[in-house]
Parts: sequence; C-alpha cells; structure tokens
Amino acid sequence: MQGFNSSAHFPKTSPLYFNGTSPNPKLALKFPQNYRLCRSSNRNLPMLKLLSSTAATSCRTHALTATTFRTAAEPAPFFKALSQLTGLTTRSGRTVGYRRFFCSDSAGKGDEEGTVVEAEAKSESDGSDTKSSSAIVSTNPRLEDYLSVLALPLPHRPLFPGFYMPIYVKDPKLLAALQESRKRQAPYAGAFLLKDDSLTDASTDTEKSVSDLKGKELFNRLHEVGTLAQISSIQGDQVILIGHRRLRITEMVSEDPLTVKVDHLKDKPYDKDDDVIKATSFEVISTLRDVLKTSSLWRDHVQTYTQHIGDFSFPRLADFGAAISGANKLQCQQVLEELDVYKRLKLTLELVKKEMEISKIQESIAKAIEEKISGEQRRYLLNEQLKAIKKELGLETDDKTALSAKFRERIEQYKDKCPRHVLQVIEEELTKLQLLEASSSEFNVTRNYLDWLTALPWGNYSDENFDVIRAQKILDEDHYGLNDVKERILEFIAVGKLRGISQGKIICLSGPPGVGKTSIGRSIARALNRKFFRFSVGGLADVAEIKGHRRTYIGAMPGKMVQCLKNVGTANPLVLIDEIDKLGRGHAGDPASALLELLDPEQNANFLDHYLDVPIDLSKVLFVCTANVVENIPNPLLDRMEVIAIAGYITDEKMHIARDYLEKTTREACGIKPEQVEVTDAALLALIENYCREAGVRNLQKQIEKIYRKIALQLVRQGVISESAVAGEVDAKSEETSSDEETDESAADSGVKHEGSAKGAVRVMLSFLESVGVDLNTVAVQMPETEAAKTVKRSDDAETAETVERLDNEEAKTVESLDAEAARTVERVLVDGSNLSDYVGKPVFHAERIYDQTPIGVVMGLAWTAMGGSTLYIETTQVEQGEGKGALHVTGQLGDVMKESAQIAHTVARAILLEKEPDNPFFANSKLHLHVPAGATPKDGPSAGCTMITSMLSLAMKKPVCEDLAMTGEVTLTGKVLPIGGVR
Ligand SMILES: Nc1ncnc2c1ncn2[C@@H]1O[C@H](COP(=O)(O)OP(=O)(O)OP(=O)(O)O)[C@@H](O)[C@H]1O
Repeated sequence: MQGFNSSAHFPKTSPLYFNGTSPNPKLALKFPQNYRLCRSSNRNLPMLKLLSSTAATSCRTHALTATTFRTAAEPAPFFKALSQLTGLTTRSGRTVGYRRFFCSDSAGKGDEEGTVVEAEAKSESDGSDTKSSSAIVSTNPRLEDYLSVLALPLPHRPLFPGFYMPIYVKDPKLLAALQESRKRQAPYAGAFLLKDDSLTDASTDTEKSVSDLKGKELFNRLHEVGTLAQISSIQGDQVILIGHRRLRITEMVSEDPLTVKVDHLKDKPYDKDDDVIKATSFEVISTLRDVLKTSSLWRDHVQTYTQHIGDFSFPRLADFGAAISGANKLQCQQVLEELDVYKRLKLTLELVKKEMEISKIQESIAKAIEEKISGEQRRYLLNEQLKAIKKELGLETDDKTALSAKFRERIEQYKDKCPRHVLQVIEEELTKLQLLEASSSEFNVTRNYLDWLTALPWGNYSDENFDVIRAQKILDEDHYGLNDVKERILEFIAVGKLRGISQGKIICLSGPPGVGKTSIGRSIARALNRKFFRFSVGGLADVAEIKGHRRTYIGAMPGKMVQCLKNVGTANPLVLIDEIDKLGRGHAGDPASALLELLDPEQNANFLDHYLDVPIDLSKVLFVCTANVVENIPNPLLDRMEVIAIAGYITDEKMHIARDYLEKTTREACGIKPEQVEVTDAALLALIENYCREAGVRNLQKQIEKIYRKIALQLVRQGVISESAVAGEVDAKSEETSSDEETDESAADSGVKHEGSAKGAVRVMLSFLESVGVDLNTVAVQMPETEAAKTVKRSDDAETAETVERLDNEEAKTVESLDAEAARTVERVLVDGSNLSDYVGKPVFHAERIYDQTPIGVVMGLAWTAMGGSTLYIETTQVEQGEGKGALHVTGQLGDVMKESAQIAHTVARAILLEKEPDNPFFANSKLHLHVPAGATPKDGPSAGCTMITSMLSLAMKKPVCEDLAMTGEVTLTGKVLPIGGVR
C-alpha cells in the first residue's frame, strides 16, 4: 500500500469499468472491490484507478472519490487537451480531490492490457520505489486466455473497449449460460454487432426478432469483429457489459447458446511520436472541445470519460470519439474493425466533425426559437408597460373601462323609455364585466351580450303617418291594382288615426309568384313611414334562427327578430316574413311554433329571445307575410293571420302594369329618355300573350328589361356612328373657317394700307400748318400720333371684333345644325308587333286555337295551370259502330281522376241523349274515342266533366259547338255541374 493515500474512503459499489483495464482478481483480495492501484510512471505516484460506480441503468456516476492529481508543472499533452476539453482546471500539488485526468504515460501502452499486474510489473521495472505486492498471484485465466466465448448479438451499436452497455437477453438458455459463466469466475463473453437482415427492414429488427435468431443463422448475421465484454451484472434479463478488447470470430463452437472461437486483435504497431498521428488526435480533441461548447449531452460523456479513463492513448481517443458520436452502427463498426491507429483516428475525426456540424445546426435552431420566444415576450412586456404608462398619464383608460363607458353612453339615450328590468340586467352585466379578466372567455360572452342589449332601440318608435290620402298616393305610385291590399292598409291607417296608436297586425298576402307581394310590402312600409325589414323563412329549419341560441354556446347569436330591431333602429318596423308557406321542419325544433310566439299579438308583447333573455315588446311591429299557397301555411299560424289573396293579373291589368310601372322603371334604369323609344300597344300585347302568360308580372318585367337593354345598345351604337360623322363634318367646317380667317387676314392687311393712307393725309395737313407758321412741335407730335393711333385702333378693334363675332356666329350655327343633324340620325327606336321578335326572340306560346270552326265532337275547355290558366280542346270521335258495341276509350295522358270523370261524362251524356232523343241508340252501339291534346302534357282533375259531356253529345247529335265558347266544371253522375273556383 505504499504511496497510496490510505485516508481516502471509497464507497463499495458494483464494479463498472470505464477504463478498459480488467479487474485483477489478485487485487480483489487486497483492495476494496471498487478500486485498484496504478501509478504514474513519470513520478511513480500511486494512481488509484477508480472503478466507476455508475449504475448501468441510470448512467449516473457516483464514483467521485479521492484520487491523486498530477502537478500542473508537468502536464502531459492529452491531459492538457482534455483539461481544456472538459473546461475544468487542475489544481497543482498532490491534492486529494475529484479525479479529472488519467496518466498520459499509460497511453503509450496502446492497449487496455494495463492491468494492475502489469502496471505493478512496469513500475517495478522502472525502478520506482512504489512496490506492489508481488505475492499476489492470479489463479484465474487472463483475458487472452478467453479463446472461446459466448456470442452476444448487439442489435444497435457495437461495444467499444472502455465503455459499458446494457443489453437485454431474451433467450433463457443464453441467459443461464451467462449466469453460469459469471459464477465460474469467468464473466466474459463476446459482443458482436448484428448485420442488418437484407430481407427485413432494419427498424423492425427488434429485440424480439434478435432473440429468435439461433445457432448458424445467428452466427451468419454477426459481424466478424466484436469486443470481449465483461459481464458486469445480470438483473433479470438485463445484462451489463463492459467492453475490453477487440476480437475476431474464427469459427463456431456450439450452436445453442452460440459459442464461438475468437482471436484477440491488437492494434497495429505505431509510432506515438508520429506528428501526423499527434496532429490528427489534436484535431479530434479540438473538435470534441468545440462540440462540447454547444452540446451539454456531450459534456456529460466527456466528463465521465475523463474521470474514469485510465489509459489515455491514441487508439483509446479514437474509440472514445466514435463511441460518443451519433454515427450510425456501420460507421461505428468500421472504427471498431480498424486496427491501424492512424486510420482509426481519421475515421473518428470524420465522425466528430459531422457531429460538430449537427451541433451547429442544433445551436442555430435553438437560437432561432429562443429569439422568437424572447421577442414575443419582449413585445408583450413593452405593450403592457405602454398600457400602464398611458393609463397612469390618463391618456387611455383600460379596455374594460372604455367598454363600459361605451355601453353606458349607448343606453343613456333610451334611459327613460327602456324597461326597468332591462336597465337592471344591463347594470348587472356591466358590474360583472368589471370583475372579469379581459382575456377570459366569459369576458367576451358578457361583452357581446352587452353589445346586443345596448344596441336595441328600446322604446324608440318612428313617427307613424296617419295621412290616408298620402298613403293612398304612395301605394298607387308603386303598384297598379291590388285594391284589396291597398284598401286593407288604408283601413289600418284609419283605425290608427282614430285610436291615436297603431296596433301590430299580421297580414298575409297570398298569390302566385311575381304578383307583387314582396314589393307591396315595401310600399306599405313607405306609406306608413315605418322602417322595412324582410327575412325569408323558406326552408328555415332551425328554431334558433327565430328564437336565438342560448348564450352558453360558442358563437351564439340572437334570433332574426332581435337582429331586425338592431338593424332598423326602431321598435315599430314593418317586418316582411317571406315565403311563410315554405317553412322547413328539421331536427332542431319546429320553426312554425316559434313563429307563433313571434306573430301572436297576445304573446309577442313579451317575446323572449333565448340569447337576449329579457322580454322584448314586438306588439308594435307590423308583420306582413307572403305565401304562394295558403294551404301550406301551418294552421295555428294561418289562424292568426289576415289573408289577402292576390289572384294574378289578367291581360288588361298586365298592360297597365307594363305601361305605367315596369316600362317606366326599366327605362330609367337603362338611362333612356322617353322620347327616344316607343313600344307600341300591339308589341306589349304580343309580349304578354305570346311570351308571358304567368299570373304574375315578373317574367313580363324581365322581357321588358331585355327590350330596353337592346334599345340602349342600339342607341349607343347609333350615337357612336353619328358622333364620328359629326366629327368628320366639324373637321371639314373648321377647315373652311380657317380659309375664311386667311381671307380676313388679307382684309386686315388692306386695313393697314388704309391706315397708311390716313397717315399720309395727316402729314399733308401738318405741312400745311407749318407753312402758315404755327408752332406745331407739340401739336404736330401729338396730333398725328393720336389720330393715327385712334384710326389704327378703331380700324383694328372694329375689324377684329366683327370678324370674331362673325366667326363665333358661324361656328355656333355650324354646331347647332350638326347637333340637330346628329339628333336626327339617332332616331327614335320603335318596337312594335313586327319587330318584337328581334328584341325578345321567338314567341314562347302559340295561339291555342286549332280550329276556326270547331268540328262535331270537339269542344273548348278551360284548364288551370301554374301560369294561371289556358284553354284546351276535348275531342271525341266514333271508332266503331254495331249492336251492343257501346264503349269508351280515352287518351291524352289523363290522370285517374280525369279518366273517371270521362266515364261519368259517358254515362251522363247517354242519360241526357236518352232524355232528348229516346230513339237515338248512338251510345249503346258506338265505340267512342275521347282525346285531350296535347298528349305530351299530363292532365288531371274533374273539372273537364261538362266539356266531355258536351263533346260526346255534339258527336251523338251531330251538332257542332259554338267556336268561341269554352267551358269548365265538374259534373256529378246525375248531371249536376259543380261550381268552379280560381277564375277571375
Ligand atoms: N301591381 C303591380 N304594379 C306594379 N308592379 C308590380 C305589380 N305587381 C308586381 N309588380 C312588380 O313585379 C315584380 C315582382 O314582384 P314581387 O317580387 O313582389 O313578387 P312576389 O309576389 O313577391 O313573388 P314571389 O312569390 O315569387 O316572392 C316587382 O318588381 C314588382 O314591382
């Protein structure tokens, strides 16, 4: 124990070796299990080679115990390098402390054979005074005696000498063999990297599949070069291995568990003073140092290494670099297989350089993210500071205060009219708002709620107009006819005038499309001076659309009525509920029932919207609904409505509407002046009869728009042509004018000449005055000048003014005449029956009159169609005659009802004939064929009954029916004609 600091205490821990030296069993007899002695060959200082107590599973190092330090005065080169590498400084003197280096001399050994025995032997041969006990003699085999070892497959990375590695052994036989060998004091095995299976994906080559490999198969999959591994501990199926020296498999000994014969490999001899090797190793160290600066992971590795490595050498450095690099297993295996130290160092250098690049990228990524985060934090902080400063200076109140102030200001205007309970709710919500955190979701809910609550026009009504005359004027202005509707509105106004207030009512306008239901609604609002709001409920299936969502839902909204009130800003608007007969019915409740609450005058004074949650008064709202088919309106709703039917327009009404309303508005919309166009009555009539036969006027309006658009284009085109013609003429005229100007210039010249003669006369006069002795110095100077100037001026001014005036007049005349000419060229566009098809295309409908004279057995009937109605013929002919052949055959795509009604007609006609001509056996002996053209159009209904009877009787009695007579009506079996509906 000479030279050994016996005062040091070492914890007894499991022996995990990082130094690559084998634990000497001899020593184990003398020293505590977890340390052993070596010495620095330089100064013969005993060196305690600490055996790491690092727990294999946690990779934590606990072995921080007393070791001796080398003095700083004699630092070995690698010691210095690695001292820098770890960033730790050594303390000079033989201080007992944390071990941070290893003996550089041992590097010269170039192999991990530096066992204690050898170290002792070496120290003895060096003649050092530190003597180990040579009495300790090993009875166990030395490392090189292990020539046949169990082969352990390593799936992920090779094991480098000096490193430990935990592996999991799933194969129970192999595990038992390992345990057995441990017991036999020969805890060594061979660890070999597994080759990738060419058939399976490397990533699926899991531990399990590794354990499935056995015998020869496993043998073939092992890399030849591996590591002699000490089995440090076995816990369950976890085996901790410590790498010692390189091995090469020579042959297989036994299959299960796989045992192989091995050669122990030694590094090729090298010159440790070789400059290239030194330089390469320095480069490896310096690169490692660079990586260390950025990678904390590496720092741990290096620290562990420097703490526990015993023999520093070039080969060891190469192994170390490769082992801690993130290189893939094949690259690591390459390093393991390389026995040439210089080449191994080079390979390692490549790997650590790559690592360096990766760590640089890692650093830049980390930096970028850090910068981003810190930038956002900074901005947030600054914003908060800014807010605080502004608040302190009184420049800005915080969000909450500003919001509360806004809401208070809004409600201030309705304070007197707003119901008390609403004011109370608003106040409560405002208080709540102040207490809530601005970033919380509840804050947003409250803010939105207050926004809606304060935006409604509480008690704000528009001034109603009770002037019946004015209202009538407005209604007539916008719509022709519709007297029922107009009358009802005037009644409503009259009642309102007498009572002083108007009550909300529900009017339902029903009728075919395009008869003006929607547009009259707008007109009524105008006549009553109410705000207008329209919403269509066609296809509406969600009750929430009417009653609103509950506030608890994300994105909750109030219903349509609340939206309407906010929109119009008054509490008594006219609300047009369009297409009420097309209300949808979905899973989300029954919208018809929700509308009931909205429309019912009994209930809507306290209409409760789910979102708003405070009752609102809708009793002053005038509801107007529109529907195409009244029968489709849910009964409870229909009950509460006052239905006004608009039947559709007859041709005469359509003519008026087209002439006085549609044409006017379309003309204005197209920017055409009334005098520029004329659409004749014949054209309008043709348009109505041959193009637009529907009950409403929407299609008629479209056709008129079509005509006017075409006229507009025609006018613009003509305008362009005549403009260019005018421009041509103006050019010609201006040329003429310029030649006139030239003439005037010559006239001006003659003026000058004239002026010249005037000046001559003055001169004669002056010489005369001189001759009579008058001192005319001044006079003479002034006189002729003044005179001359005056003369010249007069002549100049007069002439020029005259010329200009003349020219102006001429130009004005030219422009005027050209304008007139242009106006003449842009002619009035005339649309009449003959050119109507140029504007609207070929007629859609043709005259239905097929016969000028209806033959026997043919009668004209009336039919109801979606367009309103039309006429059709019913024809009957005799097919066969003979005793008892009486029968009826019907064609023309007739529905069941119509077929039945044909049978009834046959029976009734027979009865009538029997009554009128008892001797006529026509029906009994004739097979009849009844047809209703056009065969492509499906027809149904009972109302053709009387027409069919007439047609059959006409045939039976051989009498034609009057050609301008049409009929319709269902007939009973006894011959009674039932009343019809829907005909105006
Ligand atoms: N009596 C009329 N006088 C003047 N214009 C009319 C008249 N009737 C309808 N119109 C015009 O016809 C056009 C179509 O009318 P509107 O859209 O109101 O029809 P509607 O009955 O509401 O149809 P739908 O049932 O399809 O909604 C409007 O431009 C309207 O001005």
